[in-house]
Order: sequence, then structure tokens, then C-alpha cells
Amino acid sequence: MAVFTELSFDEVAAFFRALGLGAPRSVRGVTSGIENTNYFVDTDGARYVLTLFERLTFEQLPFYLHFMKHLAVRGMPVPDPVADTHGAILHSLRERPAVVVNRLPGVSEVEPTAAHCSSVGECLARLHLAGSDYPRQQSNRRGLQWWNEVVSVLGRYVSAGQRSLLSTELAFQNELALSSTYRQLPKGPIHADLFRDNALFEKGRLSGVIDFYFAGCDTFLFDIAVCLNDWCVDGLTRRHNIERAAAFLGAYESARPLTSSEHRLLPAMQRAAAFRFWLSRLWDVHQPRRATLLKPHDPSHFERILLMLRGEFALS
Ligand SMILES: Nc1ncnc2c1ncn2[C@@H]1O[C@H](COP(=O)(O)OP(=O)(O)O)[C@@H](O)[C@H]1O
Ligand SMILES: N[C@@H](CCOP(=O)(O)O)C(=O)O
Repeated sequence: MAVFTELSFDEVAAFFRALGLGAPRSVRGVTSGIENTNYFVDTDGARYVLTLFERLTFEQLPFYLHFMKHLAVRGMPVPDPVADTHGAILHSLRERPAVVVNRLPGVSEVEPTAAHCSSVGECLARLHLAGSDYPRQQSNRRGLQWWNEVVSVLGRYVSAGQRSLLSTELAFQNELALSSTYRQLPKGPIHADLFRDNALFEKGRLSGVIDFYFAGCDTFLFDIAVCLNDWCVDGLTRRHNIERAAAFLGAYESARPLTSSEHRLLPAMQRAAAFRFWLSRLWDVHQPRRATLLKPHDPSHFERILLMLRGEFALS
């Protein structure tokens, strides 16, 4: 759990009043998430999530918030930011950027079946299609440039073997990004973090996709790879589950068929996605921030997935 900024009930009530949302009945700090401070706020008529951004700036946020609005208007099950009387969706509280969105129904599916993976695959393809006319541009802030920035810093904290893995994978990914096949990959705004904890299901139906704060313009294939590495990997063995991966990809392709370059680069992009989350988890462990209760995710999970995808990890 992470509540970086603790708010009083009265502060939240005043903020809601100013947005014309009515009086809160209950205000509760959210017990998961590692990036922002979230509160569930219920009024008599509706349920909301109030988010205070701890790292993202007033300059970065319009891309994410308007992307969510763009998708919500097109019928996607995503949080819809609440506008003030001037139509602004980015607000300020305790001198931090803040947003209020509708609280979507459902809960995360910790042990997804092929049917869950199929729903997520289809939804991701629809998200890519619905986002393709989104006019704002912002790069994936956890993309190749960031990897190049952090690898040398992280090298100080890890073993010699890990240091070598960091640098050889980075070299591979840098070379890949220069290839002509890579440059042919379809691009657009992507979610970039659609893990199991960022999707909600209600009665077996996908009822929400949340947490767009790692979104950015990048290849659709990277988004697909992020999902395959989380939704279609067995928790214990870290082995890819062929049935779930086939369900995910089949459903994705029913809405947006992959190009030949995408088919060709999928294995390399799965390595990219594993590398990205190994790096960010290492970063959170070695560059921790203050939080009421912050439990960083385990970096070794993605290190092992990366090794497996590189064919260097023997399963016992
Ligand atoms: N719009 C929403 N509807 C329903 N639940 C939400 C919504 N936004 C956030 N949550 C809940 O809050 C938790 C943390 O939110 P998340 O955006 O993942 O935080 P962080 O960005 O800090 O990682 C989610 O796992 C989910 O349970
Ligand atoms: N999905 C990432 C962490 C990003 O944090 P989130 O709680 O905002 O999804 C990971 O698992 O490393």
C-alpha cells in the first residue's frame, strides 16, 4: 500500500464541494498502488477515486487525462476525469496535481483463465484502435531512453552477472530499435502497464482498465508484450502459458490483426517488456521514496522472465 500524502476528511470534502460533486460519505486511502496517492470517495449518489500525483507534473498529466477522456467518450471502460465548472480536468490539491475519476466496478483477477486473457486481448486492441486518432503526443516515459539513463546507475547495486545482463540486453534493445523491421511497427498511444492489477472484472466481464499514468506513444507491440508477460505467465514457474497467450493474441487479432513485422518482433518485444519492468522494479528497490507503507514489487520475477525469454534460464 502507498499513501504518500495523508489528507483529512474535511480537506477532501472541501475539494469535492468545489468540484460540485456533493458531500463525501466516506473517504478511504487505497491499499495498493506504488506510484500515486489514491482515495476512494463515496458520495450519496456516486463513487469516485481521488488521485494525488506524487511524481507526475502539471505538464505531463494532460496527456494521460485527456487520453482517458478520449477513450471514455468512445465507450471504453476506463476512468473518466471529472471536469470543474471551467471544463478543466486537471486540478490541484496540497500543491500537487490532482484528479477525480469515476470508480469503476469490479475487482482484479489474480489468477486469470484463458477467458480473462481473451477479454483483455480484445479490449487492448479496441483501446489501440480507439486511441489512434488521439491528437496529443508524449513519449513512453519508461521507454528506451529511460532504460539507457538508468542502467549505469543500477549497475552499482547489482551483482556482476546482473550487470552483464543489464548491459547486454540494453545493447540488444538499442540495436533492435534501429532496425528497419522495428521502424515499421504500428505506433500510437498505449497503456504500457496493463497488468492484472490494472484491469477489473465483474461477473466474469472486463469492467475496467485503470492506471493510465505510464501511457505514452510507443509501439502497439510493446503493449501486447507487457500483457503477455503478466497475464499469460504462470506465477510460480514464470513459464509462458501457451493456452492463455493464444487466447489473448487470438482475441486481440480479431479486432486488430498483427502485421508481419509485429509477428516477427514479438519475441524481442517480450524481452523489451520484461527488461522494462525489471529495471523499474530495481529502481524502486534501490531508489526508494517515503510512503506510509510501501512494498516494492519483486525485481527478480522479471529478471527470471527475461532470462527465460533469452533462453538462459533452465527451469528445474
Ligand atoms: N477508477 C478506478 N476504479 C476502481 N478502482 C480504482 C480506480 N482507480 C484506482 N483504483 C483502485 O486503486 C488501486 C491503485 O490504483 P493505481 O492507479 O494502480 O495506483 P498507482 O498508480 O499508485 O499504482 C487499484 O489497484 C484499484 O484497486
Ligand atoms: N505494474 C508495475 C508497477 C506499476 O505500478 P502500478 O501499481 O501503478 O501498476 C510492476 O508490476 O512492476
